[in-house]
Amino acid sequence: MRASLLQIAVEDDESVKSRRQRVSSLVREVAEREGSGLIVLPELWTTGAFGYEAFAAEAEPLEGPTYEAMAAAARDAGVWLHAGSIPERDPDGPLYNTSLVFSPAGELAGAYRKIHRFGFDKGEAVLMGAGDELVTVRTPEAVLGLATCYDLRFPELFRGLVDAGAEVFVVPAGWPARRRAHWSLFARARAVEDQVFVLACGTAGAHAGVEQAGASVVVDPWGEVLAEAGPSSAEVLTVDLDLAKVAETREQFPALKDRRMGVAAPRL
Ligand SMILES: O=C(O)CCC(=O)C(=O)O
Repeated sequence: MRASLLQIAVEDDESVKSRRQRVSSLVREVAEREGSGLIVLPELWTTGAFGYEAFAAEAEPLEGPTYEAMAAAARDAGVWLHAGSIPERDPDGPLYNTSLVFSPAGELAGAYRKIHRFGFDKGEAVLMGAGDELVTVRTPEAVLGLATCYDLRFPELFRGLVDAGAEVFVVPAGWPARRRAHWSLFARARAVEDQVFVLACGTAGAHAGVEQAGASVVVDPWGEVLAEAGPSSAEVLTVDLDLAKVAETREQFPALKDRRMGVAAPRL
């Protein structure tokens, strides 16, 4: 499977509408130029992950303008498209940070509402609701496990995805530059401990006063970094994933089989 990660620059001086058009064209261009089978976009690239003030104004119903634009781009390009996430307005509830995955026919193959909201007592943590369902997407080549940005800090979520059959974790993000070292470490750690490919796609540039980490990365099930983007500019990373490596790694080093579930807690 050939995967392309689009590390999009998100800056305050570009409107959501124009970024949506730009990214839609880029998906088509990259698919044609690179021959990608899967394209991945970052978290909340319409508003920026820290564009808190824009969340409510730019929130969309699930099948809103970004959904329409991305479904058309996936169909025109004939690719699996993980379209990053949007601020979703649930007609009966709060906003959610929702990732969308489209098939090459332009049909919705999965929608994942971010489970761990970032910001402690502000930002996303108070402006958005929390998802409560793990989501996997079965493509003809691999089972994708979906997670978003801050979720990377919660390994139990990824174990749940492995138990659900995931072979490739796809993690869109808007990770800040200040904690770039954590981002790179978590991407490798999740790949090694769960023996999967990790496709972690962040944003570049700066928005709402927060410089972004960039450093999108593709890691294999042995923890080898197959490709890594630079820290500051827009970039496209294209990598051929040898998906047989998941089963091979799990067979050669079967640590997942040594899990001990239900070990008793210490007596206090
Ligand atoms: O965990 C972090 O350091 C960053 C998380 C984040 O920026 C997010 O989830 O939007």
